[in-house]
Amino acid sequence: MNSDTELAPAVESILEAARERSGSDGDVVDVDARSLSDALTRAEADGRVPVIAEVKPTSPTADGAREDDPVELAEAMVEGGAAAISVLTEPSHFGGSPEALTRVREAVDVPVLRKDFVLEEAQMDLVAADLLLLIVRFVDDLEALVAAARERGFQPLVEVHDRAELETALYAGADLIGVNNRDLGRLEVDLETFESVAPQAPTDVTLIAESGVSSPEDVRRMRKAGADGLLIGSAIMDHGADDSDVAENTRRLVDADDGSEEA
Ligand SMILES: O=P(O)(O)OC[C@@H](O)[C@@H](O)c1c[nH]c2ccccc12
Repeated sequence: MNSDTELAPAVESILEAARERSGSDGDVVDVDARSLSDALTRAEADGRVPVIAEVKPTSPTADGAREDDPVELAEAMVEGGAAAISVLTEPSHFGGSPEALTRVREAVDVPVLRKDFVLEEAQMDLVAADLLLLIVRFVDDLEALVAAARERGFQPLVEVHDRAELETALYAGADLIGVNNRDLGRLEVDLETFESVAPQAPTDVTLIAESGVSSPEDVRRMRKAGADGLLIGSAIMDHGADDSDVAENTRRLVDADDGSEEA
């Protein structure tokens, strides 16, 4: 663990569960990954804000849970213009599963990120995905995990929350970095996090603004601060409203750059 500061109780409990989950006893996965960078470029080329839309049935900070089929959710997100999909595979706090990811990846043709708390190499082999999240704060040997992820064909998305963690990520050779606006100590969101960390990153790094983006205005704010892509879950899932239109929720954020919301 890389930080002495305290974690929110919910996060402690997530980590405890993650430590208990063993890896796969099966084979080492070997992925032929769909390129995120190509997907972001394609989105830009047709005037879509590059959004990684997240299938997140629930979370410790969500207002409720959605029971919808993950495949239907992911298809609606792609229909709404999402450049890529993120699928929570964490079972005990986010309602996710590796099976959901596999089914989503079969159903859509955009890159799919595995969103979980992967702490050790063997846990990577649970399920194939195009991208794999690694959270700087929670892992002991980031460099080894980045290498292990790449050996399997994953594109590692390395998550940071401050400048010191950004340095750690860069030192470990990360070229795809997510800045999480949510503070894992208090679980509060502050979009200034991305604004303060982004300028410290070299220009050849692909930067993703994660968490707390809820309106077209937030999208424009993160883009202005240098986000090459945005990872958005709650605003698209809209947990409080079961019948909320996920394709439409995605589209209003994907279309944010052309000012169409302003009217
Ligand atoms: O629902 P939001 O605020 O749009 O956030 C999405 C994503 O950034 C968030 O789910 C997340 C970011 N890093 C994580 C690590 C684990 C679990 C979840 C996350």
